[in-house]
Amino acid sequence: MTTQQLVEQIVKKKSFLCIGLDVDLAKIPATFLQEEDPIFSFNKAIIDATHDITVAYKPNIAFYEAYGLKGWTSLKKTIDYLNANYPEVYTIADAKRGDIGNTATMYAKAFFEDMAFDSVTVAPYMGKDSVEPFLEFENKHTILLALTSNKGAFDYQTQKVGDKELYQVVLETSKSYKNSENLMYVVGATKAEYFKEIRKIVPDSFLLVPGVGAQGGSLKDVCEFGFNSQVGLLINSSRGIIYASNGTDFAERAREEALVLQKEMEEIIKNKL
Ligand SMILES: O=C(O)c1cc(=O)[nH]c(=O)n1[C@@H]1O[C@H](COP(=O)(O)O)[C@@H](O)[C@H]1O
Repeated sequence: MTTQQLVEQIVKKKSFLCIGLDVDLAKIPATFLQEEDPIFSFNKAIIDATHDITVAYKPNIAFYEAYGLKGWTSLKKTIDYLNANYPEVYTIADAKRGDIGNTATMYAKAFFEDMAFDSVTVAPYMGKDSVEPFLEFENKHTILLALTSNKGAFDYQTQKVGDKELYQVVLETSKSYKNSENLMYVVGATKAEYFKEIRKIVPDSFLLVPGVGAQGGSLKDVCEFGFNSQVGLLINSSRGIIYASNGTDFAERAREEALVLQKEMEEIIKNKL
């Protein structure tokens, strides 16, 4: 999907919500456990209940890898279901990959070709030649970790490198990568006070912003400086939406939680675009 198609979908749905499909068998309604593929059935129900108010879904690969071959099958069925039934929706493989060039190419093929995701999250630690293989794929985005939502972000990402902080170096340096127009960045919603600085370095890039909901980040605070002329934000919530209830009403409750965020986004778009 192109960035322009993503923006068109945001404007049409009045939403820049991304729902995280981080499926934990211990948290989904027990009735699913009788099914042949509980993870896929759960995802399908969540997707069918929310696709018109969200612009993206982000399965975190760990929640699938944890269940071995069965988990990979559930992931493949989920991405195939999305691409077949809701092709307008943007998909993110949250895999946080990063390795030497020839290995990076194989990771890129796994998520862009075999799985046909629109984007994949990548860790910048190994540098330019570990990221550029992902950027070669046309109409696919590489979402580079810049400033993450967790406490450990302060261990390295805000350390000084010369007169800059490391996350600033990551943002600035990555702009010189080949095909850098295919980059987006992860910035945690829990770090709202950094968005002003971040927008000075990457004014036009899309930012994937996890940390709203279960981690306590504020949508309003993120939008104050994170919002740009194309919206430029994908706000992710996983547990806060998909585990709103573990009863028979789980899908309706997930939709209700998603709607609360979407309505807030509609208001922000109306005031800022
Ligand atoms: O790359 C991510 O998506 C990510 C980066 C980050 O800094 N913080 C973060 O929470 N995430 C992911 O975003 C999701 C957040 O989930 P909830 O806290 O349940 O909404 C999880 O899949 C995390 O792995």
